[in-house]
Amino acid sequence: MAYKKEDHYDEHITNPLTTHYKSVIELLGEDADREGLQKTPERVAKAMQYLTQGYQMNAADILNSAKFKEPYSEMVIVKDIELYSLCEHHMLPFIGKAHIAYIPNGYITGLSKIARVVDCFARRLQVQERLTHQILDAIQEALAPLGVAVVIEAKHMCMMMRGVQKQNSVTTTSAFSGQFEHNETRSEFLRLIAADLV
Ligand SMILES: Nc1nc2c(ncn2[C@@H]2O[C@H](COP(=O)(O)OP(=O)(O)OP(=O)(O)O)[C@@H](O)[C@H]2O)c(=O)[nH]1
Ligand SMILES: [Zn+2]
Repeated sequence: MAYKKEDHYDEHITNPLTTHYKSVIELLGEDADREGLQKTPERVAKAMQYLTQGYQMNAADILNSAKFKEPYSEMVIVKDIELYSLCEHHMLPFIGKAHIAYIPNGYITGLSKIARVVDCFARRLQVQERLTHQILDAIQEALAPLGVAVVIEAKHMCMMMRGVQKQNSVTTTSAFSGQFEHNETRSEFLRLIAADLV
């Protein structure tokens, strides 16, 4: 994402966020003025804007920016797209992979645009279930394909670093539309994302 280079941070957001994070550091019992922490509030303010930059993105614009007329009508699968999101309950990361497929109906999109749509919705405060559906809906609406499939596997830091403290649980969510609602097509997709082809 080329977006949010240093000079793209909005000072109207960065400045008050910096003030708030200084208070957070102090409330946590630290000396916000000690050398190592002096620039931390501003760094965190920028990091949080980076991690939530999906709010400034539009999935339809992303997909339509490279939409091509093409008669290919088999499944297109982009798998193992890494994703970094923040759970909306604790604002802690959840990290994983998305596997996405669609069956074109006259139009294809640039492959990178599929990954960008993942970022568009992942870089927000999220729950994994909604993230899964938002990706599906965006592709369905922009390309009107014969079907879309989205599977996301993720590990939630709020279940690992705190709370229930389970280090190995992985959450899988899925959403299917159109032809992927039929068992045969869905099974082909699931088989192909499980396969080690490259
Ligand atoms: N369904 C869903 N739940 C999530 C997701 N991310 C975090 N959670 C859960 O959100 C729930 C919030 O539950 P609460 O009981 O309100 O919060 P809590 O007291 O911090 O809960 P614990 O994590 O169990 O300590 C927890 O069960 C989290 O595991 C997500 O993407 N989807
Ligand atoms: Zn959480």
